[in-house]
Amino acid sequence: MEFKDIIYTEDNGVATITINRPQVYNAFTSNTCEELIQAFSLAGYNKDVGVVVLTGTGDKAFCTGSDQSGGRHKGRGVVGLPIEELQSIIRDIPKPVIARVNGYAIGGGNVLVTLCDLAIASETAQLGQVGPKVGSVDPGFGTALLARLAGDKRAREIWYLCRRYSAQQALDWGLVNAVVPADQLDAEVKKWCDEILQMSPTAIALAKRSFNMDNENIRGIGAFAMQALAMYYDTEESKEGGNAFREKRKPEFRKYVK
Ligand SMILES: CC(C)(COP(=O)(O)OP(=O)(O)OC[C@H]1O[C@@H](n2cnc3c(N)ncnc32)[C@H](O)[C@@H]1OP(=O)(O)O)[C@@H](O)C(=O)NCCC(=O)NCCSC(=O)c1cc(O)c2ccccc2c1O
Repeated sequence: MEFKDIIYTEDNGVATITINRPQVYNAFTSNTCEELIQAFSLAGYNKDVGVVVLTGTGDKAFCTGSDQSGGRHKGRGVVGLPIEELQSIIRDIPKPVIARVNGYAIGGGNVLVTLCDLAIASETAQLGQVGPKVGSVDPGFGTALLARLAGDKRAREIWYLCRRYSAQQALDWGLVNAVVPADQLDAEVKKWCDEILQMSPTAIALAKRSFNMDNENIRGIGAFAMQALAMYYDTEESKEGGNAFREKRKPEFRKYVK
């Protein structure tokens, strides 16, 4: 299958999906989401694959969320990005997905890390949310599942203050499973993959689904909230966030609050 925004490889039971848009720090467009959905579907239902690794090209960024360079997205989905489908397929495929966090995991990129079964970060990685800084929010798995990982107060801090957190802090807060020097990231990811590949695939699939069932209601929260988000995106307050990012200035949200 031909991809434009991602690279897909399979090697000895490991499927690696790499977001390949380094010029925008691996931010995703609607097309990137479509390709990611196809890649997860390929990997997730291929019996030769036991683990899926999600990462970004280069050493700067894992993924910095939705691409802010072109204004509003115009693809499928309630908000012009098939983001709900992408988030769902990461959860739904019966294989563990490991986030190989090679740099910035910001905004929707951090939500992807939250959704992956496991996350292994380079010491150089930085994680955080930026939604309220750019007139957006990912109010489903991005908020509620994050609270399950980090705890409610910390998740609120992450969203309300939009700070950036070091890989070590992310480890301390339960956002990632391990942190290693950048030059050991691939070896560490391979080690985890090799260990998982020794296990019974069906037992792993059952374990994954049982973890998911416990917080499946969050999918519904996200679906409902997307409808509200679509309306929020039409406001001047939300548009101010994207405009400020593109104009490299501080947003002035308060001018537009109704
Ligand atoms: C990631 C940064 C903190 C890095 O800062 P730094 O100072 O190191 O580097 P630069 O800022 O100079 O960035 C280098 C270069 O990359 C471009 N870039 C970075 N991120 C993006 C991006 N997301 N989109 C487009 N371009 C990006 C940047 O412009 C520079 O290019 P030059 O040509 O100027 O060199 C910092 O870059 C940063 O904070 N980036 C923005 C992060 C951001 O706003 N992300 C989007 C948040 S919203 C979101 O992700 C989102 C997710 C969802 O799941 C949604 C679901 C449903 C609806 C909406 C969603 C949504 O909006």
